[in-house]
Amino acid sequence: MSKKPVRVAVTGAAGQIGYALLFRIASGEMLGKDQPVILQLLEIPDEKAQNALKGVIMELEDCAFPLLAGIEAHSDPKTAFKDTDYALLVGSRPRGPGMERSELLAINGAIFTAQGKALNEVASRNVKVLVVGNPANTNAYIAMKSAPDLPAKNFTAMLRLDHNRAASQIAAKTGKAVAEIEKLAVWGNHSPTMYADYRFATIGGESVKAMINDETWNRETFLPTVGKRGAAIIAARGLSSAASAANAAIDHMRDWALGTNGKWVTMGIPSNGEYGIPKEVMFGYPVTCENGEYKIVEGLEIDAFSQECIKKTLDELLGEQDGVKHLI
Ligand SMILES: NC(=O)C1=CN([C@@H]2O[C@H](COP(=O)(O)OP(=O)(O)OC[C@H]3O[C@@H](n4cnc5c(N)ncnc54)[C@H](O)[C@@H]3O)[C@@H](O)[C@H]2O)C=CC1
Ligand SMILES: O=C([O-])CC(=O)C(=O)O
Repeated sequence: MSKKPVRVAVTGAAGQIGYALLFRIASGEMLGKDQPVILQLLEIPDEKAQNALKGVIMELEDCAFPLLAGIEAHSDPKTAFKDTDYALLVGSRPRGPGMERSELLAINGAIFTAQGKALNEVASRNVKVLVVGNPANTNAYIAMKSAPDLPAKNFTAMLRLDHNRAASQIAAKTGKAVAEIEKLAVWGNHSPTMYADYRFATIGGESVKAMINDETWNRETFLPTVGKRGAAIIAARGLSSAASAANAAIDHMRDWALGTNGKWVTMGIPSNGEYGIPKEVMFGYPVTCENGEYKIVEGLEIDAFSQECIKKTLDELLGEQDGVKHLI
């Protein structure tokens, strides 16, 4: 018997990431090849944006995806999020050359107050929310704080792009396949302060740290390359990363919904005090997922260098949180 369709809301649906994301959701890459979906698409109430959204919908229709059970266009989050089971909050301004993501808070922060409130009012009580719009961690924090009737654990931020970037750099350095890498972690903020940590990582059961055996490469090449990859892409393309961001969003939601079979992935999630991170800080942690729930990998040893890196990214997040008090 075929499954009942689930509702997937996507904001910023006519933007660059939206264009790289929607067709993959509709084809079953996110929630499984047996799971029909209804897309509830949100764009700003602006003629140009709504027209662009119409065009995207025409293309979705023209794909005749067997799993696409319905498509809706919205300009109000209160209708877009009605009964939604999944919400991918992408819609917001991307940064341009020379900007830091945190500079977007003043422009984008308020979007997430309104959208958090709307989710609180009308979404499924089990909605799984992923914030992609930058600065993703603090926007997810704003949305979570604006939705007091929904469980805080339903709100997450996207660190998966950093995770995938780190895996790709390690694969290139070791000459091994990316699929063989296990137990990689990225801690903290989706910003250059994030701490990609391969101390526990293995390839074919062997330690990646021992295989690379080059602490200078870790500190002077690997961490800055992963941390500044978004800026490097903006410098090269003139636009911020879109296909890789959409891919990371698919990975994040798929793993959360369908499980990771024990494999570690990175998600930005509200802390419950794990690893000394204050409660509610939206922090990148290594997690495993099972039965629609994520679980932090606990008990990892944090050495002095890691502690320093985690403190730096935490301090930045606390500063961002402090700066958005007025929005909550
Ligand atoms: N967390 C991550 O790893 C990544 C995050 N991003 C962020 O994702 C966001 C979107 O990026 P792009 O798709 O490239 O931008 P874009 O400018 O191509 O598209 C954004 C779309 O969002 C719409 N929008 C703006 N405000 C909205 C609102 N209140 N409700 C609904 N829609 C709204 C705009 O009309 C536009 O169509 C940016 O903030 C970018 O920085 C980008 C890459 C990676
Ligand atoms: O760097 C940006 O502004 C877009 C982004 O978040 C990324 O590519 O990681």
